[in-house]
Amino acid sequence: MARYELVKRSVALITLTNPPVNALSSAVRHAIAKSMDHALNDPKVTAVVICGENGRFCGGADIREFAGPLRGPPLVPLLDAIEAGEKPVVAAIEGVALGGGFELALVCHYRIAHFKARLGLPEVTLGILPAAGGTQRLPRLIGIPAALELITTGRHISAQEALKLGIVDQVTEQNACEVAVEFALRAVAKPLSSRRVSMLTTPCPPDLDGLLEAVTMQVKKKARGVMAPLACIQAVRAAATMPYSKGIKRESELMATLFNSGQARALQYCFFAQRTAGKWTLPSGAQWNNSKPREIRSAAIIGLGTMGRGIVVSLARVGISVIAVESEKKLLETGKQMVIGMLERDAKRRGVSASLNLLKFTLSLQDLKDVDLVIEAVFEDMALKKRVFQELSKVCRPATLLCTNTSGLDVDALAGVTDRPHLVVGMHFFSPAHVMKLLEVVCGPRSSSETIATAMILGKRMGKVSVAVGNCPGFVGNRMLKPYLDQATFLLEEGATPEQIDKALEDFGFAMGVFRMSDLAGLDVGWRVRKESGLTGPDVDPKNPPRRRQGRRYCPIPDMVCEQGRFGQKTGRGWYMYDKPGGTNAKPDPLIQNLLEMYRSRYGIQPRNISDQEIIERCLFALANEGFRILEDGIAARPEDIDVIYLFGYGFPRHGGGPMFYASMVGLERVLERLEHYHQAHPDVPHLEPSPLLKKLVACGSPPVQKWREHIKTMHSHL
Ligand SMILES: CC/C=C/CC(=O)SCCNC(=O)CCNC(=O)[C@H](O)C(C)(C)COP(=O)(O)OP(=O)(O)OC[C@H]1O[C@@H](n2cnc3c(N)ncnc32)[C@H](O)[C@@H]1OP(=O)(O)O
Repeated sequence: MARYELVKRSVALITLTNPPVNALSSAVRHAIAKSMDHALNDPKVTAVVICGENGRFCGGADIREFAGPLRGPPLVPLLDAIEAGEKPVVAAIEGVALGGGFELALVCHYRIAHFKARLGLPEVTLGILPAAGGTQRLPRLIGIPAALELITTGRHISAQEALKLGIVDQVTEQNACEVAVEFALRAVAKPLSSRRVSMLTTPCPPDLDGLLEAVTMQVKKKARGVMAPLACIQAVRAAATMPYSKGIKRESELMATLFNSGQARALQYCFFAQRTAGKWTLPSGAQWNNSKPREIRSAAIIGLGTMGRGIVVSLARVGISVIAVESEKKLLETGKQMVIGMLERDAKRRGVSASLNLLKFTLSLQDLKDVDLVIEAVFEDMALKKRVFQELSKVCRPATLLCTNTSGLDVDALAGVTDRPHLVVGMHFFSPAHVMKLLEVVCGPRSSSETIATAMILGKRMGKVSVAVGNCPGFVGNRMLKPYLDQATFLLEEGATPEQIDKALEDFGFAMGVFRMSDLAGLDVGWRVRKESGLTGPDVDPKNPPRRRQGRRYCPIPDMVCEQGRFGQKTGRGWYMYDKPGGTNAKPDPLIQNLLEMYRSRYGIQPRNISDQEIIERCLFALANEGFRILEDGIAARPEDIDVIYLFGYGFPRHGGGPMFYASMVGLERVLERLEHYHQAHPDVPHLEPSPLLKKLVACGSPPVQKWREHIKTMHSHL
């Protein structure tokens, strides 16, 4: 867990050896304590260098150990002892120094960083704070404003920024460990007292209270309801106002309030869920680590609408040549100008040059004959998509992968019109595609493992979080959205307003409430889908009761809103009103209020006061209930995948963990009881009827989310 060697006759070299990130597990802490003891007591040793194996200094505490009781030496006294030692200790930082790893570096008397290293205190993203002295030492070293920013955001910084801030003493392009050993030899004769960061006086800004107040406001606005950043601010205040010995106690008290909180559990679950999601597996045994992806050097995008443009940018900025196809000259020219603008702005922001030379724009599908992969992003119309896929089959070389960006249509039906169904897969991007991190990779029953592997890896290369899902209407994300949206509109009928529902969801932590989100996405999209599926429009039988469709409750209010030409932000009117078409500042609209009142009086609905609790329960439990059905149907392989989809695609708050983790945190028994209650009150809403899997899990004693898979007996996995 740590290797001890004597180098250059007098330098003790301690190498952390806990792959893959040299996390500070109990065994590693134990090994460091033993090695330091040895080094400090061996008269031959005049200085110490600490580094990590395989070019990684240390990724921090072992997060997996947080779930169990503390074993091994606690970190704070161990780190204090390193700092207090009488021999100079130098940290050789390669790769990463994060969390406890950064705190370990802070107790070393000198820090040498490789120029590619990244440093940071990301604890706040895990719902905790840097509790091994990080909140007390960093402000002493770099001052309150800079330390506050790093600790409350968890941002990673480059070695160069760390040098500018005064965190590291030297940045090198050579082997950091070798440089550190030479540095340590030179440091032997120098006094250490000024190098002990805990002994420094924190440089304090003149208006400390004003600064802390301003940061508190910022944090509350950005991360509504999240506890950890606020605790971080309090800990930093202690660094400014207390001696180290008292500040470290305050840090520990604050950590105790966070450590076992639901938010910390949720955020740590998200960390692992995100990493688990990439590890897809098929019933055939093919999986992420035994399926070879194809190398993709060139791609084509069909359709330069909002989605197509975002996909072109996502591909070009990672060095893939892209041919973009449109059907009309004017659309092609508009799309081209927009893509170029987007790429130029993106490149400027990242300080690189725009890869415009990788782009080609054409009106002819014939130009696609040599590309490695095509992503179709035309209008959401099955007949049109089928025509495109038939044409691609004729034009593209037999090995070209054919992908569709459909948000919910049958991927296998598209595969069926091609000459290569095994090379067809869904790549469902989220809008705007160059910003949103989620990619649903939709595996049709005939998609080969090589095709799935290629789409998953391509997503990762574009910086996306790729999740493999099965093929069914709406896949995972949009299938679950339906019951969620339905509940929101039923609540409108019963007496709520769009702003009340949005506020409840935003207070819960959603980036946007359901109505603001719908206004942003465009209300006409769903209206078209409802018309096509016969739920509204001229095809509906006039004898059909207005608030029932296909044997279940139906809310026609969204159709009425669209009939007035209110399509959301783009038309300046939707569930809210905006200053102008394309405006983003949502204001409650009295016309919507009137519409709701007229609607309720027309159907004799007596509006009632609806509590925020009911809004949250009905929207979120209906959402999770559909998630349970998706697991039963084998459309998602595990609850973590569903949660990752909702975290990265639908703005579910990370500190809630995602809909499935949230259900487990509330307690499955409680979710079942509330769903039964609401279903009894609304028997014509099948989505409120508890799913068999939820009942089964409750009957099995509500196991933790990581164990649900053991209880899912999927007859026909779609993955
Ligand atoms: C009282 C003391 C309190 C201390 C507080 C802390 O130190 S909390 C921990 C703070 N550290 C972090 O938050 C860092 C978390 N890790 C990362 O950000 C990244 O993993 C990385 C270090 C930047 C490396 O990224 P990369 O993309 O190269 O690899 P992965 O993210 O895929 O990780 C590889 C596997 O390693 C596991 N892992 C990573 N960090 C930790 C950790 N700190 N503890 C436990 N396990 C960790 C990760 O889960 C991957 O494992 P898989 O089995 O492959 O999923």
